[in-house]
Amino acid sequence: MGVLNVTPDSFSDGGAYVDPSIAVAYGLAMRSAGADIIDVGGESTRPGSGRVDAVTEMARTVEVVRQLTAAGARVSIDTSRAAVAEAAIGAGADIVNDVSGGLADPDMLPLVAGTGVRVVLMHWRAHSATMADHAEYGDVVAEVVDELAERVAAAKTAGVADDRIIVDPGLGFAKRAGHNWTLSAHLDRIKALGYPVLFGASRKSYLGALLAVDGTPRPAVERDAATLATSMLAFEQGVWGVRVHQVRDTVDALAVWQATRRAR
Ligand SMILES: Nc1nc2ncc(COP(=O)(O)O)nc2c(=O)[nH]1
Repeated sequence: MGVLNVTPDSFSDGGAYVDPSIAVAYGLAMRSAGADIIDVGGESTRPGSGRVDAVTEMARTVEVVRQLTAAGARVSIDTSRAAVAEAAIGAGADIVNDVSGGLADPDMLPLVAGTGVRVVLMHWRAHSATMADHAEYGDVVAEVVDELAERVAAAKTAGVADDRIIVDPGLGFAKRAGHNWTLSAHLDRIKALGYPVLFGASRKSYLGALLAVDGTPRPAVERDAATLATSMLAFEQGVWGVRVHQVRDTVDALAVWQATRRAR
């Protein structure tokens, strides 16, 4: 899953793809590099960021979705708003990637059920502006699994079919670095929920902290090698997909992992 943030302020590539034609060209380049899905997002979710209104989010994403799907790309819409998801589905998106797992907008899960698209239910506790206040866990894996199970139950109650659901531990969302490492090491327990697992570590701040020198975190755009390592470890644990900025290298690493698995 290739990340296409059409936002002026996303943490690692903010502003690069705000122009729709540039965004579409970049999305198609990720597809050519081997991305199976292009994840289009119009609202930054970086820690501390405020919200944008639905009209702005729609204006940033829907036309990009339309042009990408018209060119044959498979597109997910990264939104927590049902209205934005509905417009993106109308433009050809067939996956809703809801970082809030349906919590932010009560209309989201009924929309997903009614349209029959797939939905990524990510573990989330609050909007980015306040999510740092919710990063308290006893057993982070057990609590993330339990809270994801609640979101799955809510989706099924809303009428979402089992085979439409993908789950995601939500690295960096109401989680500190230690929580991210623990979750990354126990993806098998997320998988035990019985749904495909999407894993999103790409360029996140816990990787920057790991690679810090004299207290200065590694810049976001210099975290792709570390991201690649997290992807390989995620493949080993049987994830359904990885959500990354650097697609080509990830596809190469996946090929190595698959060739090695075949040789076992
Ligand atoms: N399913 C899913 N969606 C996401 N969307 C945005 C971000 C934030 O990262 P970005 O600013 O690089 O998009 N992370 C995730 C994630 O981990 N999982």
